[in-house]
Amino acid sequence: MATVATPRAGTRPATAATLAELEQLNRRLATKPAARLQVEGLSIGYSTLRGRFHAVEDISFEVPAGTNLGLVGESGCGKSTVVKALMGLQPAGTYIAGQALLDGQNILGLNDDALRDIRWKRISLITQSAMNSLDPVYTIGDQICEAIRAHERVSKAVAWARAEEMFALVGLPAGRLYEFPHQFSGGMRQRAVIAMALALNAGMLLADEPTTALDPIMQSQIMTRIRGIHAHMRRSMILVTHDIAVVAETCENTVVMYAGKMAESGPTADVLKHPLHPYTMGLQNAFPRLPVPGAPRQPLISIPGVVPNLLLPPPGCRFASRCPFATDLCRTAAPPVVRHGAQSAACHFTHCAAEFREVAARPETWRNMAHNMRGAA
Ligand SMILES: Nc1ncnc2c1ncn2[C@@H]1O[C@H](COP(=O)(O)OP(=O)(O)OP(=O)(O)O)[C@@H](O)[C@H]1O
Repeated sequence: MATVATPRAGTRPATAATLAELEQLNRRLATKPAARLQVEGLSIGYSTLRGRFHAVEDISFEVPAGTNLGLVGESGCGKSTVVKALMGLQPAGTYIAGQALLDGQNILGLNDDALRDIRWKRISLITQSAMNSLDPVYTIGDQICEAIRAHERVSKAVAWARAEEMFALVGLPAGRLYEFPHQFSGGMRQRAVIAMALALNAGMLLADEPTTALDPIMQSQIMTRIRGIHAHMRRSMILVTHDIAVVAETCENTVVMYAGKMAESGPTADVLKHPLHPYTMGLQNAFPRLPVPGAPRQPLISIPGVVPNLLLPPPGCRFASRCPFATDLCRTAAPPVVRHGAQSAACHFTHCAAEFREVAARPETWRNMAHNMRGAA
């Protein structure tokens, strides 16, 4: 780790030599291409005191270079588990199968040296809680410089100047690089982590619920900033969220996860306009949509029930106990993944999706489910 900087309010004046070197660094980083990621048959298992279970099972998707993929689903569906495995941050003893090809190189199961080599430079992460990514005993500026200098042979002055540019990009004053994480508000810390994740212009950005810990106004500001920066830098990104509206505005493609499995995937416009899986239909009702002028505001309806215990997953479709359309087949046989054009869904009844969509759009469909569940309990 770098030496601790002396906290001070202003910024260091950059010399002409530093600025020339910074320009070279910026040019080098700007030519880095966006990355392509192909995840194939990814399964991830945790060992716990109560036994081993699969938090993620047989997930496949692709992030074409320069595009954004939304990974959505309720809490506990396995989204963060996927992201952690891609960064090599899974706890010791985690079982991982399948592959994740970053520009053709499998990045699952890399040793520490190989991971250090790709983190920040080729793949970088914005976590749910900025505090987890920042070291409390070093200034933010030193931490960004350290990340830059681990991969680029530049002086501290040049790295600092690059950090100042990144701070400007996320709307933070350069003088605050001299401060420690605890001196920042939650929103500012999150911006600092975004600055750090962008510092080496990694081809692939993983944003794991980057705004969850923030208040709604700050959430919207940070998302707008991520979108703006991203469009400008043309990187690839996986955006993990449970907010389907954010995905609609940000991502070309979407993967909907439910209880560790892929429920539905495809181009975002198709998945959201014509969902094939009843879980996606239910998720849509649970989030506010952009208001349509003149149209009545749609009530928000949550999906009754909870995600099943993954230590003892149900034998058939994992969504069956919460699905208004479930049959005995759904409760006993795991659904096949069915393709409809560019879209696919793991449901026995994708051929009935148009009919389901109409029924699922009615609030009483889910209210009746909730009522029946209460009656059965
Ligand atoms: N280190 C761990 N050890 C054991 N189980 C874990 C571990 N991390 C996560 N899990 C479990 O794995 C499952 C998936 O969790 P994960 O955090 O990936 O879901 P998520 O969809 O990202 O949820 P959230 O939105 O709340 O972060 C959950 O049942 C969770 O309790």
